[in-house]
Parts: sequence; structure tokens; C-alpha cells
Amino acid sequence: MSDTNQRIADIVGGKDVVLFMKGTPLFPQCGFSSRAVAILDHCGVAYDSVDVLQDMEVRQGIKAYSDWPTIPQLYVKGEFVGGSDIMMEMFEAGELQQMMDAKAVAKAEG
Ligand SMILES: N[C@@H](CCC(=O)N[C@@H](CS)C(=O)NCC(=O)O)C(=O)O
Repeated sequence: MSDTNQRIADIVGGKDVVLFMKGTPLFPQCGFSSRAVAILDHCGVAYDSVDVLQDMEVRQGIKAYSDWPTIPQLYVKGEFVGGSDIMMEMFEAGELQQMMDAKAVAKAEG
């Protein structure tokens, strides 16, 4: 496993919910990432984010890791869920919230 792949595996395996995105939740740098953040905020779950614009190896490596060509990418309890389109479809169907509940993901504070 390459260093980058190992780094990504550690991030994905070490956090309940992690969003690989462009920018930060406060300052998303892409409409798709902004949408992904809004969906997670609506779900009310605690999550971590990784700004791929800060690390080109992670930006490319995450696509190979999931075999998914775009960012954002959502992982829950180590599992790849999808990008913002899939998140939106699941959210609208109530499936994202169900998945978070089923996986006992922590709620956001406040
Ligand atoms: N339909 C995609 C849209 C995401 C997308 O097209 N992302 C582009 C622009 S932000 C991307 O990641 N391009 C590759 C790159 O920038 O490295 C989704 O569901 O998230």
C-alpha cells in the first residue's frame, strides 16, 4: 500500500463520518462540496472533513481509493457512501439519516 493510500485508510478508518471535500465546511470551495456539507448539517451528525485542495496526493489518491472519480466523497464508519448526488438522493429518501442511525453515528453538538 502506498503512503498516501495508507494515510487515507487511516483517516477513513479513524473517524465515524468523514467528508473529503474542496475547502472547509465553513468555506466550501465548490458547489458540490457545499451541498454535501449542507446535507450533513441537515442530518445533524458530527463529522470531520479533509480539504483535498491542501494536498494534491490526497486529492488524487482518494479517487483511486474509492474508485470514484470526483470530490466530494463521504465515508461512514469506514465505508464509502458516495458523492453529493448520492448523498442528496439518500437524504431525500430518508436513507442517509437511517444509515447514520443504524451505524450509531454521534450527533453534532449544539
Ligand atoms: N456529480 C458529482 C459532482 C462532483 C464533481 O463533479 N466534482 C468535480 C469538480 S469539484 C471533481 O471532483 N473533479 C475532479 C477534481 O477536481 O479533482 C457528485 O455527485 O458529487
